[in-house]
Amino acid sequence: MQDLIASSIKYQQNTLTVLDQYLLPHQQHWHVCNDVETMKELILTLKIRGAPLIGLGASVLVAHLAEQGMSKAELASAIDELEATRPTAVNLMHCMAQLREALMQPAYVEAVVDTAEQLFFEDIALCDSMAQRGAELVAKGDNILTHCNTGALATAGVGTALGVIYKAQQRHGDLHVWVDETRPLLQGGRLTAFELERWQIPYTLICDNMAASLMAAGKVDKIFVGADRIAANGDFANKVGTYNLAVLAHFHNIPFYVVAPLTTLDTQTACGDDIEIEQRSPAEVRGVSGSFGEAQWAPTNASVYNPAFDVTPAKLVTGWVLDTGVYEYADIEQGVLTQLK
Ligand SMILES: CSC[C@@H](O)[C@@H](O)C(=O)COP(=O)(O)O
Repeated sequence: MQDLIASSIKYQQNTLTVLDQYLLPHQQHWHVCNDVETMKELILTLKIRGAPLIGLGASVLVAHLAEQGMSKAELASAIDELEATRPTAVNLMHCMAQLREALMQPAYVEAVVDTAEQLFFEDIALCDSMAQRGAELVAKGDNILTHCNTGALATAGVGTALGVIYKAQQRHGDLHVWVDETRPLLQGGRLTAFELERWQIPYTLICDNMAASLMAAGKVDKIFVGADRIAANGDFANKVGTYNLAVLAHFHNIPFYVVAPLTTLDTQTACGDDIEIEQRSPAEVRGVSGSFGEAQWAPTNASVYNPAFDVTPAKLVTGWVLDTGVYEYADIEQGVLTQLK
């Protein structure tokens, strides 16, 4: 397999390494990942995360194992096991489905390697198209609010929603970003702040519960978020807290955009109610941990509700920024998403 280099995964000299996103920004630690168990652990603990990236990381590993001589049957079960790690982000299922098809080819090693490489390079191109299209929606001087982390760390390319912000800053400059810290795992506070700082884009970090008063004060012009799965009717799942923003944006009449590649579109799923939402460990809500240490403030047995994602209904979305174009609710009602896939 050829060398594949992204912000948070690298395949070089036959070795896959993954940047630990749980330890960022204070520690930059790369894990070597040569086997399925390691990749499963990296995905489950969100050391590798972001809908596009988990699919790509898992694909590159499967291609590496194919080249190392793993049997067809073992590769098939590796694909099944990796696919089962996180249930909400459909990009992982999309990638694993492509690898299963490749595995049916007579020259399956080459086919699996080609597929992983194609998925990787396709993601870079998809990010570029979304960023170009989304940047056209941004005006000079805009204050943009975003949630979770949707940047280069979460994809092979420049990112989805954060890619739009990056491209808009390159085009017009003069932007400011409100970054939701994104409890419980703090992808905004840890990762989006890190990426914006690296890109020298002015930002201000807020706790998630501060967004409403900012909107009421007229300090948010637009909202851009990513998606883990978009259903056929335009409802979409994204990091928990996204739905709150959509409701608030609707009330305050603020444009609310979702940015995602076609690989995040799941037209087999009719609507948001049918999207499986991953439930995670109570420990994530009882406290916090990372490179800074560990703290638990809630009682050890505190009862916890911890869905990793929530669903935003299509009617709250101003525009779907996909790599193929920007679509409005009227387009979605006419079934444009099902025609795209
Ligand atoms: C380009 S990333 C799009 C989504 O995957 C992102 O918004 C998100 O919700 C990530 O969740 P995570 O649990 O950190 O993997």
